[in-house]
Amino acid sequence: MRLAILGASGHGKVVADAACLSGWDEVAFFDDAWPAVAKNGPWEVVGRSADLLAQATGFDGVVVAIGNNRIRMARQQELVDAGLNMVSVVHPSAVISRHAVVGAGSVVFANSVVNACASVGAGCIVNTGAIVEHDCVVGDFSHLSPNVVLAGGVSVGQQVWVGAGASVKQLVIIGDEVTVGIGSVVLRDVPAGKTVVGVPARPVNIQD
Ligand SMILES: CC(=O)SCCNC(=O)CCNC(=O)[C@H](O)C(C)(C)COP(=O)(O)OP(=O)(O)OC[C@H]1O[C@@H](n2cnc3c(N)ncnc32)[C@H](O)[C@@H]1OP(=O)(O)O
Repeated sequence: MRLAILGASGHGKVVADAACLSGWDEVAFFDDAWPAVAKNGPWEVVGRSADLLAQATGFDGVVVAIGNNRIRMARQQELVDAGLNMVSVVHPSAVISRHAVVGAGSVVFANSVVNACASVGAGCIVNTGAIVEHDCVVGDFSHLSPNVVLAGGVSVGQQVWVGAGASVKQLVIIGDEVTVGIGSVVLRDVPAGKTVVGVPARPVNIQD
C-alpha cells in the first residue's frame, strides 16, 4: 500500500510517521518546492503537485499535510476534483470511538481521543494528544493543535484553528474561521471570523 502526502512540512513528517505505524508500506512526499527540497526527514520528496496528479494511479491513497487550513482545503479540493482517493491517517495510539466519524483527508495523531458520537469533518487535523469529547462536531478543515480539549457537545465550525493546550467548555459553539490562542479557555460562544485569547478567552484584534 502506497501513500502520497502533499506537503513536505514538519506536520508532514508526523503524518508520514503515523502512516508508517498504521500499515502503509510506502510513503512518498510531493511538494512544489521539489527538486530544491528532495527529502523531508527520512522520507523522499519525489515531485511537485502536478506530478502527483500525473502519477495518481500509482498510489492507494493521498492526504494533504499543510497546516494552514485555507490552503489545505484548496489543495484537497483540487485532488478530489481530479478523482484522487483521499484517505484519513490515524496513529495506532489514537482512540476513536466506533460511534464517532472522521472525514476523508483528516489526520488523527498519537494519544488523541475522539469519543462516542463525535464527528470530525474532512481535512481536519486532530493533533497530538487532542481530546474531542462525546457529541462534539468539528467542521471541515479545522485544526485542533496538540493537547486541545473540547468538552462534551462542543461545536467547532469550518477552518477553525484551536491553539495548543486550549480548552473549550461543554456545549460552546465556535463559528467558522475562528482562531483560539494557545492556552486559552473558551467559556462562551465565539462568532465566525474572530480571534480569541486568554483565560477566559476574549476577542483580540489581530493586525494583518
Ligand atoms: C505541532 C504544532 O506546532 S501545531 C501549532 C501550535 N501552535 C499554536 O497553538 C499557536 C497558536 N497561535 C497563537 O496563539 C497566536 O498567539 C495567535 C494566532 C492567537 C495570535 O498570533 P499573532 O497574530 O501573531 O498576534 P500577536 O502575537 O501579535 O498577539 C496579539 C495580541 O494578543 C496577545 N496574545 C496572542 N496570543 C495569546 C494567547 N494565546 N493568550 C493570551 N494573549 C495572547 C498578544 O500578547 C498580543 O497582545 P498585545 O497586543 O497586548 O501585545
